[in-house]
Amino acid sequence: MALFRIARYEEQEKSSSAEDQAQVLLRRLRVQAQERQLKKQKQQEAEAETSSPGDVAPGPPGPAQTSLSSPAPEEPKRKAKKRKRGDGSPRRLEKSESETDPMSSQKGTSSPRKPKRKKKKKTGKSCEEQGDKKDSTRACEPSAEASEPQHSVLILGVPDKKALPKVQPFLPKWLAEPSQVQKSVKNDLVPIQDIPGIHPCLQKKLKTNGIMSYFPVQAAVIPALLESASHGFLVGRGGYQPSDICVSAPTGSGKTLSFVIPVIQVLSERVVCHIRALVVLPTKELAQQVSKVFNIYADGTALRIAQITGQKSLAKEQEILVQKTDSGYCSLADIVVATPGRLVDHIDQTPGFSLRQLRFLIIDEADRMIDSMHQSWLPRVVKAVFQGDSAPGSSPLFQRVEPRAITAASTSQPQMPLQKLLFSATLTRNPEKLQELGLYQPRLFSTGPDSQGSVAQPGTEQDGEGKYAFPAGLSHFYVPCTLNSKPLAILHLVRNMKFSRVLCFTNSREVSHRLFLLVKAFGGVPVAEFSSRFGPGQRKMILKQFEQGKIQLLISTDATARGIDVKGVKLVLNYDAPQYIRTYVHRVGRTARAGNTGLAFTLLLRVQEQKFLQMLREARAPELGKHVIRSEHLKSLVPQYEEALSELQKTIRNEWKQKKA
Ligand SMILES: Nc1ncnc2c1ncn2[C@@H]1O[C@H](COP(=O)(O)OP(=O)(O)OP(=O)(O)O)[C@@H](O)[C@H]1O
Repeated sequence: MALFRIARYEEQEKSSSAEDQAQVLLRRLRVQAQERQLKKQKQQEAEAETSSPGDVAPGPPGPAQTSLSSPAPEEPKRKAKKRKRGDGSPRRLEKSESETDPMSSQKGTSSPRKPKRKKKKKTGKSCEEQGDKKDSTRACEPSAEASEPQHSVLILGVPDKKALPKVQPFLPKWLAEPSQVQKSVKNDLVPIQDIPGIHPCLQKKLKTNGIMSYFPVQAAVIPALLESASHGFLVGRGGYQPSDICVSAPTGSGKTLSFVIPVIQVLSERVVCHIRALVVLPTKELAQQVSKVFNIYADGTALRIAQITGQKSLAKEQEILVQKTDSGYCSLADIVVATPGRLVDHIDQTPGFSLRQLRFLIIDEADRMIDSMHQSWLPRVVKAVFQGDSAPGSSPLFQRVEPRAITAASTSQPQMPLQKLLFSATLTRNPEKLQELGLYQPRLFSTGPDSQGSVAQPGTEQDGEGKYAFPAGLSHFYVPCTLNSKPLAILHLVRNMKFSRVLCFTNSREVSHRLFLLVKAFGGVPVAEFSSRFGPGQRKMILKQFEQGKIQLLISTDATARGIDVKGVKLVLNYDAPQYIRTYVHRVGRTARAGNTGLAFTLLLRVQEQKFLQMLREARAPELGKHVIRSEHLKSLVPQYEEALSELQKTIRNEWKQKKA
């Protein structure tokens, strides 16, 4: 057995990767203890030497002494060892080793009187033969260390393979401790008359539209908004400025009415028409839907609603926004519902379009709108709101300054606050992203499954925040499929379940188009497609027909995944699995709305299964069932399907020719 081992770099690398962390730690401790013992021993030796110069030098250092980090003391030690071996009396070291070994037991300790070589041999044998663990730990230790001395060696640059603990970003209090909103839109209803401050006419209108009681999110948000506007359009006493409000509640939980009702209530007291509420949404269809709701509840008041989405020409939209009079421009709209691009067009190009009296800025589908911040529509809006007094349309009565520290001077003049209201079923909890909105002392209302701690990992799509609440009435399943059987599975589900309105999502407009052509060629199912292939007018018509039940199966891209509220959609099919949890939440959220039940099926290829199921587990989605379609159920469809396939080929060829021509 070699007493001196040279730790080779490769050996160290191998062993360190194979060794358990605990063992490495243990060895380090042992080495430290040995070093301490050795020091002590040296001292004793020195003392002994001074008393009797003919005595032996201390024995060789333990294997740990071959450390790369402490090469200097190596040489004198070696000399000492040589001397010791020469006279064959390393007893003192033997003893010290057994004493310093933290794993050693008193049982079976070799007699210090026996010569070292003999004793080592003996102990080695006995541990092999007897297999006694305790003894072998102690007695075999030196040889084990001699063969593996590397663990005391510090290798620089070797990557640590330990999985790093997940860093949990620190959340601001308003995000970590939101105002909890009840979840059940069936059980946690609040009678309309129980929320004060809503005009009787508005209450009556709610009832005529089938709203007999408020959903939980409405019961929480409406009073908060009314309270924040209790000083009318101005800031409160002492410069009190209302908090911005963020709402995170499941799809179909009634978020739209939770801002429509208080905004109409507050604005109905206005005297002069100015743009006082601006709703920004990501798509034209959503803007249409929301302005329809505003129109319903503003009916009978003096309030006027304008929609600016690019559906009409800029000039036509300008006509409904501003009017030129002898004394200058005056606004024709109190509430503007807009898409971001068109809004910026009007800020830039419409004379007299003023946001200087804007009181509410409502950002619906807020997480999606944050994604579109690169269009920098928000800074443009804020700039338009807080323009200097010299700007046209400015009123000497009010001073508009961005929120800042309150001073006696700042409160001396009446001010109008701008309150931002954010709504989404998948509101981000990523403080970095939310920061882009410049919120003022925000307050969060949330129904999230675990509002605490579902925190964003910046830079990831799921943001780690991806724990969203799903509608209670939703049952969702995945369907294992092969690539070839996917269209057949869709046909089987649609025909079998016989629902009058089915929404089917794909990941691209090309796939939507082909699937549409295939189902159409197959026959028997009234089908349409919805994507950016069509203009806004056509899309509006398709949605209307779907609402009316004239279309049974609407094959769509994610253009209809968010916010679209079509009553009676009982089934959602994901022909293509969505890539992100947010997309999944919104897609399946087209069903099971307003406390109703709904079904969702996602077709998954075998290669997609694991990742998709993992994504849902991480989102803490309700349990996803497995729905297997047996091949005999599809067999009967095959002959007709093959005919449809050849028809599809012809159609696509013709389309190509037409395109080329
Ligand atoms: N209090 C209520 N009682 C009955 N039905 C309601 C009530 N509030 C809203 N609804 C209905 O619930 C449906 C969903 O409402 P809404 O579109 O506002 O949901 P949402 O939370 O905005 O959903 P999404 O996140 O998908 O946009 C609508 O058809 C609406 O008319």
